Amino acid sequence: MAGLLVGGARRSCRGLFQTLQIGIRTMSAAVASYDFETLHVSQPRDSVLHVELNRPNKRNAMNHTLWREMVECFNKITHDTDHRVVVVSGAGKMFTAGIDLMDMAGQVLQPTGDDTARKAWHIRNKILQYQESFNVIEKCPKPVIAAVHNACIGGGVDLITACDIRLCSQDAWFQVKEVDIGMAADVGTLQRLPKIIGSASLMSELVYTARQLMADEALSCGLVSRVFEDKEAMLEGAFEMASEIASKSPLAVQGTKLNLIYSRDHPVKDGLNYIATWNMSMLQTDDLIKSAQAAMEKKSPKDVPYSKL
Ligand SMILES: CCC/C=C/C=C/C(=O)SCCNC(=O)CCNC(=O)[C@H](O)C(C)(C)COP(=O)(O)OP(=O)(O)OC[C@H]1O[C@@H](n2cnc3c(N)ncnc32)[C@H](O)[C@@H]1OP(=O)(O)O
Repeated sequence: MAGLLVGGARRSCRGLFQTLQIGIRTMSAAVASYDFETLHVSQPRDSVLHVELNRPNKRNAMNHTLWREMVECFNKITHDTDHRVVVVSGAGKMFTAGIDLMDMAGQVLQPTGDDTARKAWHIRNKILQYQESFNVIEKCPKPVIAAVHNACIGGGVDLITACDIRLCSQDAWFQVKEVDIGMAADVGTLQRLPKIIGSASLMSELVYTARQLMADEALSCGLVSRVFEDKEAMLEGAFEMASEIASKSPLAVQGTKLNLIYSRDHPVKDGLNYIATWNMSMLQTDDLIKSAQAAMEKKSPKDVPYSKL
C-alpha cells in the first residue's frame, strides 16, 4: 500500500514536472527570437515581455549597438501577437548611466562630409536615428512600463519619458544631465517631460541645473506613479500590473494607448473626432460583447478568452 502511494506520488510528480517543462519550453520559445547583445528579453508572465538594458558592467551605458537594438526589439514587439505589455528595466547596479560617452565620441562627434553643411547633414541624420530608438517605444501600441532602480541619467530620462507608465524603487534618482556634458538634450526629454510633470518651473530647474531628482520628489511631481521599497518589489509590482493589463481586451488597451498619445499632441476637438472615427470600426469587435457579458455575469476580464492582436 505504502509502495503504491509512493509510486502514485512519483507518477503525479513526474506529470507536474512534465507540465512545468512544457510551460518553460513554450515560454522560452516565445522569446527565443528576441536575441540581442545589449538587451535581455524574457517572459515573466503570460503575454508580458521583460526587456532589460543589459550592459551591467558599463552601468547600462547606451552604446551604438543598444540604440540600434532598441529599434529592432520594439519593432518586433509591435508585431508580436503573443505579447501585450512590456516592462523595461536595467540589469545590475542601476537603470542606466545614459549615453555611452566613449562610444559617442566616435558615433556623433566625428561626422563625415566634405564641408560644414554636409557634416551638419550627417549629424542631423544621426540625431534623428537616435531619436527613433525611443520613438519606437511610443509608436509600439502595447503599453510599456519603465521600472527604474538607482540611477537614471541623461538618455535614460529620454527613454522613460517615451514609456506609458513609470515606476521606481526608493533608491532611484533621475538626472537630465545633458547640459553638464555641454549639449541640449535632443532625443525626447525636452519634448515629453514637460507633458508628464506639469510644472514648467520644475522642468526648467531640472534641465538647467542637472540636479538629481530623488524618488519621493519624482512621485510628487508625477514623473513616476509608484515607489517601491526595493528593486525586487518594484519588478514584482511591475509584472503584476503588466499582467493585469495583459488580461484585458488587447483591442481596447492598444486603442486606448494610440488615442491617449494622439490626444496629448492635438486639441481636444481633434482628439474627440479621432476617437469617434477610431471607434466606428473598433466598437464592432467581438471583445465588446464578450466583455459586457462577463461584466453582467460578474466575471473578470481575466476569464474572457480574447483573440490575439
Ligand atoms: C545624439 C545623442 C543623443 C543622446 C544624448 C544623451 C546624453 C546623456 O546621456 S548625458 C549623460 C551621460 N552620462 C554620464 O555623464 C554618466 C557618467 N557616469 C557616471 O557618472 C558614473 O559612472 C555613474 C554614477 C553612472 C556610476 O558610478 P559607479 O561608481 O557605480 O560606476 P563607475 O565605476 O563609474 O563605472 C563602471 C563602469 O561603467 C562605465 N561607465 C559608466 N557610465 C558610463 C557612460 N556614460 N559611458 C561610458 N561608460 C560608462 C565606467 O567607465 C566603468 O567602466 P570600466 O572602467 O571599464 O569598469
